Amino acid sequence: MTGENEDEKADREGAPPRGHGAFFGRRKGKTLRPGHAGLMAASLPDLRLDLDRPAPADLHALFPVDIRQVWLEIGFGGGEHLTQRAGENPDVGFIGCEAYVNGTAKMLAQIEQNGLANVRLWDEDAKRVVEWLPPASIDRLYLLYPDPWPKRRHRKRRFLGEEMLARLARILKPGAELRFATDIDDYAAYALARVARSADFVWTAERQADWLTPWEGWRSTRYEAKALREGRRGAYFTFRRV
Ligand SMILES: C[S@@+](CC[C@H](N)C(=O)[O-])C[C@H]1O[C@@H](n2cnc3c(N)ncnc32)[C@H](O)[C@@H]1O
Repeated sequence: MTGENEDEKADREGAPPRGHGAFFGRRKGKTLRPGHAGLMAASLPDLRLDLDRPAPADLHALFPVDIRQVWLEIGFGGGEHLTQRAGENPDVGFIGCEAYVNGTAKMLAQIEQNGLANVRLWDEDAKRVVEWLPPASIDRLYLLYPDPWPKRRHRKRRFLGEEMLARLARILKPGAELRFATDIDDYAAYALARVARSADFVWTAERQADWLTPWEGWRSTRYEAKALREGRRGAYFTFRRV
């Protein structure tokens, strides 16, 4: 007997480390390799949003290239999806948020390797970016496999709760899509119940295939690949800002 309860065991075996309250700020994994540490020191300051200043009224000012839209990805993990989409859409400005230091370092390497000029990053809690962004400024939002927090008593730590939906509604343009993927049925049901109660979003699905089929051009993320290996499958929800 270790005295460890179910929740503690879940945390130890895979759920993210705890921090203060609903989110835990910056997180570190293994020591960064020298190339990545160098990028954190040299590139991140140029690419990082400056939340100490008010956001520009027109977000195009954040990017050194001409862009037609701004897309936001929250919790980009290793940055596979962000890199792919930013490469495919050089005329879209991307804001990527990831609090895990090793993920941000990987993303910096991919930005450099692919010569991406249309990406800006935030390496702490994404909630601060959501608060900072001007109203109706984002054309698309990706929330791909947010931390599942499967235990009932941890549900309030889930990113996509009632309050966050209202905050996201503020920053999304009318007609903008919130694209949410999860492999956890209970998180899907939790999010759908909240979207159904929200006057700001509609779920666009008409048939089962709509949420079982990934979005066009989809390539699996690192987390999704792990979920598939473990026998779970992803579901892909598109919520439209009304
Ligand atoms: C389960 S992982 C999925 C990563 C990636 N989207 C994928 O599919 O491979 C969730 C990620 O969201 C990040 N994250 C969770 N809450 C966050 C927050 N409030 N701000 C920034 N990043 C966050 C975590 O650090 C983690 O890398």
